[in-house]
Amino acid sequence: MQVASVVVEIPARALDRRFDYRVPLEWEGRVAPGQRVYVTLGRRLCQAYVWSVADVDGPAARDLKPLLAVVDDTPLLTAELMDLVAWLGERYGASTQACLQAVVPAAFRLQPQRKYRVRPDFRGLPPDDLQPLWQALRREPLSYRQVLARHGPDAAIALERLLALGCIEEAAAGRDQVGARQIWFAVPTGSLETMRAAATERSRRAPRQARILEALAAAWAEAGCPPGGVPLTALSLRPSDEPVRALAAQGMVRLEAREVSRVPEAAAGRDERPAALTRWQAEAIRRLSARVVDERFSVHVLHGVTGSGKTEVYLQVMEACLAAGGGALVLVPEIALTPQMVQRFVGRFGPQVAVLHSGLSQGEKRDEWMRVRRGAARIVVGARSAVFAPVENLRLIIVDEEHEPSYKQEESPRYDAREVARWRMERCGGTLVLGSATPSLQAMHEVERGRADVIPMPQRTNGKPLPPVTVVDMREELRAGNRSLFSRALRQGLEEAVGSGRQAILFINRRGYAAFLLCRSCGETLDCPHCDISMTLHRGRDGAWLQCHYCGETASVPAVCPQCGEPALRPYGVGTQQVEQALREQWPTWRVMRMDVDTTRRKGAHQQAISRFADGDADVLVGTQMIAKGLDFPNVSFVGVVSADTMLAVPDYRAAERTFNLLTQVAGRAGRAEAEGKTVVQTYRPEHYAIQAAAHHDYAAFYRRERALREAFSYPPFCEITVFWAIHPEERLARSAAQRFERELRRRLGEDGVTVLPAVAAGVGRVEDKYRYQVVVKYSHWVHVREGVMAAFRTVDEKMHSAGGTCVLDVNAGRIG
Ligand SMILES: Nc1ncnc2c1ncn2[C@@H]1O[C@H](COP(=O)(O)OP(=O)(O)OP(=O)(O)O)[C@@H](O)[C@H]1O
Ligand SMILES: [Zn+2]
Repeated sequence: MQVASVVVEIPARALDRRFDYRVPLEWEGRVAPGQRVYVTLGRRLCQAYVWSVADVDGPAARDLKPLLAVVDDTPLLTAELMDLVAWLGERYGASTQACLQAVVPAAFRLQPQRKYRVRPDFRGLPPDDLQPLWQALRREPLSYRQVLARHGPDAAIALERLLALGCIEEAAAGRDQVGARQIWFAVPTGSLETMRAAATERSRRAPRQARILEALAAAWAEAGCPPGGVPLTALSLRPSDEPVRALAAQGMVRLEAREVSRVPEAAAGRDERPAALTRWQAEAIRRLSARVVDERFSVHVLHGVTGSGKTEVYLQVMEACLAAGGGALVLVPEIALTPQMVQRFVGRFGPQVAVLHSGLSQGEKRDEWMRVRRGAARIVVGARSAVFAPVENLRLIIVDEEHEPSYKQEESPRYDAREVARWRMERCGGTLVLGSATPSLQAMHEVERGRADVIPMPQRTNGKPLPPVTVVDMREELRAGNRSLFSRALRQGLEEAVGSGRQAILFINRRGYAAFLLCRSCGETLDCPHCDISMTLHRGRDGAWLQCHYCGETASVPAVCPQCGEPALRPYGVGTQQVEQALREQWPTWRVMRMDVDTTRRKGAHQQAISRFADGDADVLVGTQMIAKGLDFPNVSFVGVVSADTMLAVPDYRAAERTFNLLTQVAGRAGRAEAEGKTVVQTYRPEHYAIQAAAHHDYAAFYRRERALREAFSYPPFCEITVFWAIHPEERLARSAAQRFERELRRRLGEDGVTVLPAVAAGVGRVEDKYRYQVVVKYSHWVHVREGVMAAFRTVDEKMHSAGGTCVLDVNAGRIG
């Protein structure tokens, strides 16, 4: 008799273990690790993952409850991903369920209440064995629970298959689309060849279908075979047209309605191969391609200055990887911010690329994931969570802009995608490429320790030098009587650029109008009533308001100081809105565009803004770090940093590194094509080494200086830091939990190589009316302290939990405070 040991999907501490179920006789041999199954736990129906299957005899096995249904034909999780789940749990101190939720998209989770209905646009019939369930769903939408109860355990598989065939959909799916402008897409289910063969085969029997298939194939090929298919309107077709319906029913194409703004980048894939590589590119490609082929684990830091053509290196190494039969994964900090890059990947590799991004609907996510799992897509491009994609025969992972903090997940499991990538490559015998113009201290330290090598690309593809950077001391400007936001040098730079028909970028790392309001009479700042932080001033068409950037609370702007009653409240700390306003006032004829979280909330807004600016729709682009990353605007000749000091002021040991990275990135947006570039950085701390090093494009100088400081004060990469937070509405409870954790930790961990800092209030001590206390632990290797830390955590966590609070453990923390 077979027994399956499973992990249930429900995220509860008490359920973080294996449960055994009997495999019904008729399913023996069909149940395998990695498959999803349904079981009852107590009286609750839940989805679970088979972790192992064993032959067991005797009464014990017979008394077990049986599996109710097997959901997947092929296991959803590969053996590699199952090991990864286990490793994630150990590395980040998270439950198996939390790790599973990180690895598998939410679209695959069982929501027993969710109802399914027949897709209104689906005509024709599903395969015979699925028809009973299909007919039932035509009568009324049913939930998983109802389907299982009425149609028996095998119906779960039938439901999955109907979903995969596009015959049914979530009943709620259509509701939020009402009123949205939709475009119908035909998504081919096979290759170009199969479509053409099918067209030939139909030319007698069904000539109209044949013609439409041919036209679809031609349009699809012309667009570079994007995985998103082609819009029907482009062929003057409607989803209700008889031949179109027939083709969908036969499974040749899938019909999908998408909101206009959601047309994936894929639909617009564009790619140009450069006429000749630079010698640095050629060398990088040669070295990396050789490693991809040899199937041994290796790590490489691709240190290429801004505009050195790293993307082309990625593309050609990926080609080598595909040619050797491998699959590849490319991580970018944020898909929405890198549309140009994504377009090039899709343009070059067509439907072999799956783009995983947050703009996909649940159904689309599921489809893309399955395309990867089945091996139909061998390349995956995505942000942080794409690092878990089930790429077949994974041989290459590229992490672009490796220094970006967004690779660290800030909720459980608090994984670092760079570490996960490393684990996967080590496990698969693959090549890890960390690309950056400003490699992180961590990455360079690995090089120093002989665990990675550096591949340099010190020159731009256009053969021009990096743009000269002028550092302006704003104290001098004040002394010279210039009280405006713009120094004379910055003003001149802007006027030269726009005057000669070029474009300019102004960078300011703060959204809103001003950082805070300060009373010039009594020194009071206006703080959020729920958080220990001042509220940001925003200005819009309907006037001004205050907003908390931690909890979102808004308030109106008082006319007088609530503390002293004087009308002396003044805005301090420049934000993007203020810069935009100043530009419009001083140069009324210029076309100014602003890009920050506030202007790009709508889906697709990022991409639209980027392409509008690229098309020359604006003279000046004002923005936050959102505009700093990897964008390639050939006509930009001037970049101004309105204030470099906001980034330096952040109370974090990486503030200097962040500043250096951002300044280098922003300066790197200028002069990328024919135009000469120029950059002006405004600051009150012109002598700071991060600013000086960025101004001289001197990575080595920055690294030497920063490395020495980190070593002297014992910060990463010279140790690892883990942070514990106790969070509770009552300050006393938060504080005592943190103190208890500190004590437990000291008791369990020796003095050797471990430093436990005293429990203190976090940097922002109260957020959303909850107090936060923290304990910082420094050590050299997590494996040495893990048991002690986890044991200490469990003792406080349970108590805190029952007292209505939360404890958080951030292993290898991305931030302190
Ligand atoms: N060999 C080449 N010859 C000419 N142009 C090239 C070559 N390789 C790449 N380019 C072009 O150079 C520009 C910069 O390349 P890319 O965007 O890859 O730079 P990057 O190294 O990623 O820079 P950043 O770090 O600033 O994002 C692009 O417009 C690209 O098309
Ligand atoms: Zn708040």
